[in-house]
Amino acid sequence: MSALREKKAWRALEKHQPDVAKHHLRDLFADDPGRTERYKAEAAGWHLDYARHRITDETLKHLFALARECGLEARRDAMFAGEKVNTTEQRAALHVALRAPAREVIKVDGENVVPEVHAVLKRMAAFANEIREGKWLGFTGRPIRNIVNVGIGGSDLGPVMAFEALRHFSDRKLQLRFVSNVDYTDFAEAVHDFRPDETLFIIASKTFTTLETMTNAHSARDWLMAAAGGDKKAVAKHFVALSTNEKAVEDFGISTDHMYGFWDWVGGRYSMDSAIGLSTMIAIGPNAFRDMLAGFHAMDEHFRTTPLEKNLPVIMGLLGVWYNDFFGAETVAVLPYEQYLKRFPAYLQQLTMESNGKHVTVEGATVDYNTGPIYWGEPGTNGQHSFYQLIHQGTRLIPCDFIGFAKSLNPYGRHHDLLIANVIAQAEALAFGKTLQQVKDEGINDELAPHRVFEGNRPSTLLLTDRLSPTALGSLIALYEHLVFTQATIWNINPFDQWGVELGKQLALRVVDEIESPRKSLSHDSATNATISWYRKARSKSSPTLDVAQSKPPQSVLVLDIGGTHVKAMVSGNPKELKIKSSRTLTPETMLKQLRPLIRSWKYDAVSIGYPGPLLHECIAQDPHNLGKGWVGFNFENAFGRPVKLINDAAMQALGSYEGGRMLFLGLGTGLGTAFIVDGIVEPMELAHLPYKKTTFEDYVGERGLKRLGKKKWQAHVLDVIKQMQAALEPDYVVIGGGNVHELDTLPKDVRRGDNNNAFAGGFRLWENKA
Ligand SMILES: O=P(O)(O)OC[C@H]1O[C@](O)(CO)[C@@H](O)[C@@H]1O
Repeated sequence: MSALREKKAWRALEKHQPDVAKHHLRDLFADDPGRTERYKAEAAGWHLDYARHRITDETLKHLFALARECGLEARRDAMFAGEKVNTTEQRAALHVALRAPAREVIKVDGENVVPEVHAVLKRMAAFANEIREGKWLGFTGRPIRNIVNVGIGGSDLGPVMAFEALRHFSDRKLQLRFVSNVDYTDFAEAVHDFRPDETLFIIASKTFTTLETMTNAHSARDWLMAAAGGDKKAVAKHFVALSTNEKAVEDFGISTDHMYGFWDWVGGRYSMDSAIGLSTMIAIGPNAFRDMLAGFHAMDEHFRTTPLEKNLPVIMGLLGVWYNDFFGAETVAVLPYEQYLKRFPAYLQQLTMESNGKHVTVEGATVDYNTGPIYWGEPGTNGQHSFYQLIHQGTRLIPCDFIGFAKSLNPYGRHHDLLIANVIAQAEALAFGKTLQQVKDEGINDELAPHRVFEGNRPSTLLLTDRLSPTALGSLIALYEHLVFTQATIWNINPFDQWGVELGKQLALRVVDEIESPRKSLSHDSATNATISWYRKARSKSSPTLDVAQSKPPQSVLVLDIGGTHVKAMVSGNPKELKIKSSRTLTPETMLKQLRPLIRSWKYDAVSIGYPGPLLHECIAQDPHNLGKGWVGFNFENAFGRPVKLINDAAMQALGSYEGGRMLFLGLGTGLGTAFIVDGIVEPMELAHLPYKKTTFEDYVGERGLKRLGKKKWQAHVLDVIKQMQAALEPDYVVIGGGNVHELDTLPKDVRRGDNNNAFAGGFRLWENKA
């Protein structure tokens, strides 16, 4: 049995629990009306009402005893003193230093960190003011008006939550958006209506190595470079970094003049009041940011100095332990009755669950009790019309934290009274419910009555304050930070590491490598192998869903005709053809690298690609004979960010040349392309490598054959090949295309020359509804 379960107070709580569990909150209130007065506390302007909990004085006595037995006060003091309480990473956890007044001294490894904190805040304030005053200019000289914070986890959730929470105090001339997901959609939607020359990217990453953030940061830089004509100097005007990793920031191309640092003793989820809060400071201004820090500090001081019995984070933390470990409650619902706090539950999920989702003690022993519960929630009153039913009448015990404000930031009519009436009513209904007798007394018939019964006895906390302000937000966050710490101390776990997110990250890197190198053999379990195989295949196919969504043909199509000598490109509505050279080493990446700058100004919403090799189910089945490697499995849709149809190059030219009936198409180019169309159905064929004479058809009639045999003999072989194919396939007519069609002096009956531009016509046709 673990040391925790052996503790005197833990055992006393176990023994005491049935005595409490058998009582309904109705009885507890009836027997002890004075509990309302006793079960409340105040801190930093917040009023905590915890009377509606399934507790008695005795419960509280044991809970506070447990906190003392677990050494809460000593561990708290160790944290505030800068000791390395994050034992698995050998670091201090000193987020409290981020909001310490300048006069305070907090040492890490013997050095006072408070002056550094204030120096960074000062630099941040100067920068924030430049942006807010329109003095920070983009690469065309226009002022910055759009701010995009690129980060994830603690480098995103805190900033987003704070921006939403304090939007009322923000400068409305500025647009703030947040990009976190590695899904490119997040980035694309964030910037879709922004001018690059008015947009500042804040790359927020403690480590500056996080895959999602760095991928988004590179895409942001590409987006800017495309608009700035590749002028690298623009980066300095449009990128700043928030990080602890100077080298990685410089390697990315951001000078340390534009970097705002913090320290390894600030955990990601405890960092929103560090440099990571730069977006918040730009939005609300340095003064309001300082108010927020003051709010944090007020709660820190309360936690540090107030006796446990009156200490808000301690009381709330212990109540959480009570339900989690003695009532088997698995979740906590956080229900802010304030629209501006809509992202607060999401923020709290990382703070609580990344901190206390641990299965071993500080010493590494597996725990035999439950640790961190699941946090979730939505702003009221919206949640009332979705999941509250389960809280009221379901079979699970879900303690609720209600957060409310006496005043609205947008007062109008009865709105706010109605909002607050709902919080109060919910807490009442949860605690006291409605008995069968009460239901019947209301005249409800026996059949319906059980459905209308509310058991009640559901605990809830009310956290109330005057109004949502930067200060109130700061102290609310600090309250939950210290609640998490209190619980971690009871459970004897380390709330400051997050090894649990590592394995998935490592495996993802391995899987992405396997996805992008489709010839690599797979050595995972059979389920993982099967999913990777499915994705490898599916990713390079054009999407039927996209096609269906495009029930209207796209307005404009880019066609690429990839050949052994050239890659040609054309966009519909513009007869200009563009060419780049291809070679035996051309890969999709090198092709796109050359093409991108040339077609940057072209507008198109779909792409057709004529590919010089075999396809299977519209996927590239084999690398081309005459080009480089890496074509199989290459995701062209991702590369273009648009739907892509792949077709064999000969088939594409054939489609452009088709005039009905049975048509055989032969493309005489570097190789020999072949396709057959019957009644509009295109059947690409790989006849080129079938045996002919001493080698293959292609060896005689392709470019190599022309060079080796000379024009005369080559012509004779071409005519022979046409004859053989006519005999075998019985087409109504044959179209000869490809670059070398001009080397043919005469053509037999039912054979005509195709026009090379028909490749483009075929590519455009692919997107017509009937194609
Ligand atoms: O700020 P970084 O280093 O990019 O990390 C982002 C997030 O990733 C994690 O390390 C793991 O999810 C979080 O703790 C952190 O907030």
